[in-house]
Formats: sequence, structure tokens, C-alpha cells
Amino acid sequence: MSRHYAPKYDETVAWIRSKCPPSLQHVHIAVICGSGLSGLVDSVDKDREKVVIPYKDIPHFATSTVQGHPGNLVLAHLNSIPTAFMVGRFHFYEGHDLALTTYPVRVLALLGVHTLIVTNAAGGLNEAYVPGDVMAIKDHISVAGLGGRNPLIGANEERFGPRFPAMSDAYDPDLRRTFFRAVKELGMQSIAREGTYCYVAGPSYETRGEARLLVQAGGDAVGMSTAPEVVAARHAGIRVLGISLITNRVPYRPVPSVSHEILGTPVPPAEKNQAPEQVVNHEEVLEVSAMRAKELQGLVRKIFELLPPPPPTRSTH
Ligand SMILES: O=P(O)(O)O[C@H]1O[C@H](CO)[C@@H](O)[C@H]1O
Ligand SMILES: Nc1nc2[nH]cnc2c(=O)[nH]1
Repeated sequence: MSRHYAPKYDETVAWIRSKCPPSLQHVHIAVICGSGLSGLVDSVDKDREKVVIPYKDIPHFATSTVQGHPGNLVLAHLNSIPTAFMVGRFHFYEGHDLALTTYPVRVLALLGVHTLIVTNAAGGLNEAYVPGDVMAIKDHISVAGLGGRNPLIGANEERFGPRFPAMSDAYDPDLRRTFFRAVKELGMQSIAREGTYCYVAGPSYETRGEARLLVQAGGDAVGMSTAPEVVAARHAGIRVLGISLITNRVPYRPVPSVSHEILGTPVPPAEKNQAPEQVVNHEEVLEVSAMRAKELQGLVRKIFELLPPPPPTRSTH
């Protein structure tokens, strides 16, 4: 994170705390709501305090510009646990520096968060996945990160974590077990998956060639968020559960040739009997998110009920 933002965290944290009742001054869990998944916030305890703060009012926060990302920080209780919901997130493709995109994660760390549940809408790369499936992320491939876009680039903020944090265990296995216990209890086995999320910068969706590259690299799903937030969270010692809602299939078979139609040459063998693939758009992404909204709310509530004990206290605040 660049030095530019360094002194501002405490100002943001103090400002947020000034808006909260004592029971929400420290939050333990944070949920980041992906595209069309802002309904997750409706799973909070209805009989407890709730504070809704628009991002535009929070000092040093960016604002959300993407449809399906309302742009509110909500502090409330879920299963009696003080929890922060990011109802809407920031994406690099909106023009925000990655440091600004992940700024809220560090603010959440300072507010006391030890566990992050990060959700997203993603395209399915794995042949077996269908829209509506829910995938626990077990690993990620940050294509943008490998290309030099990592939120930790710049002077290291020692108060959060080390210069060279490990990412080989980024997605906590106990939290994934909790995810699958919740899935089982709710009878959602037929739509539950576990796989690798690929992070691309966006905002254009993948070409077919790019999608094939990601499939060959072992990717099961692809999206334009999450990995930077997870890198910032893991750097700060926060344990992470990542959940992708598969909203569409990503077209990845070779683009059909047209030359044979004009030249009378044979159809390339790889293109014979190719089923047509649907082009993706953001409206479809939001439709599928809306279709699964209630089930995901139930799943998140159940996960909260089954959560393992918190990890040992960190020394960042
Ligand atoms: O990852 P979230 O924020 O859920 O949104 C996903 O949906 C949008 C594209 O339809 C992209 O922003 C992609 O990352
Ligand atoms: N990059 C990318 N992001 C998505 N978010 C939802 N669907 C998709 C997709 O197909 N590709």
C-alpha cells in the first residue's frame, strides 16, 4: 500500500466508530457482498442495532460506481456477532488504485475483524459448473497480480503484516469445512463446489483464448475482484472464506472460423459439432445473483452459526 494512504486509516476508523453504538465499536467478522449480492445484509439480527453508512460519507473511502453495488458500510449483529457488511465493493477497473480498492479491508482489520467472508459473482470455467452453483474458493490465480498489480506494492505497512506474506494458505480450510457443513445442513449439496478463482482486472470479459488459458492453468471460475482484498486481508492476519456464485458460463471453445464458408475448405476438426456458447453480460450476472439471493442469505446465516472459534488475537491494532 502506498505511503499516501498510511496516516489516514486511524482517521477513517475513528470516524466510523463515532457513528456506532458501543456494541458495534469493535466488529469481529466482515462480509463483502459481490455483484447483486447486497441482499446478504438482510440476514442480520433484526432486533439489534444497525448502522448504515454510505461510502461517500466515509473519510478516505472511494465510492462504488458499479450496478449491483449500492455502496454502504453496514454495521450490525449476525447471530449476535458484531459484523461489518461491505454492501458493494471497489474494483480496480473503476479506476481506483489497488491501494484504494483494498483500503476498506485494512480499516476492517483495525475495527477488529479477524474473519472475512468475501463473496463475488463469477463466470464458470469448469465444464461441470452451471449458473447458480456456489463455489467455496480454495485458491486463487491473480493474473493481474502476476502482472504486477498487487495491493501490497509500495512501502510495507508493518503494523498490518510482513513484507513478504505467504499466500499458499490464503483460504482457511476450517472455514471451508464450515461452508460445507452449512451446505450439508441446508441440503444444498447439488449446487456446492470447491475450486480455484482467477482474478482478472476487467472490465472487459474474457476472450475465448484468455478463458482457455485460465482453464489450462487450473481455474474453475473467473471474476474481477476478491483476490486483491484477500491479499490485503491475509497480509493483515485475517482468516478468509471466499464464496463465488457462478452466474454464467465463460465461452472458451475456439472462435468459430468463417474462412471455409467462403473458400470451400474443410471445417477445422476442433470446431466440428461445437455447441454454441452464450455471450456473457452484466444483466445476466445480476439476474442469477437475484435468483440465488435468498439461498445465499440462508447459507451465510448458517455459516455464522457454525463458525469455528476465532483465531488468536493479532497485534495490528
Ligand atoms: O466480483 P463482483 O464484484 O461480484 O462482480 C463481478 O461481476 C462484474 C461483472 O459482471 C465484475 O465486477 C465481476 O468481478
Ligand atoms: N471476468 C469475469 N467476471 C465475471 N463476473 C461474472 N461473470 C464473469 C465472467 O464471466 N468473467
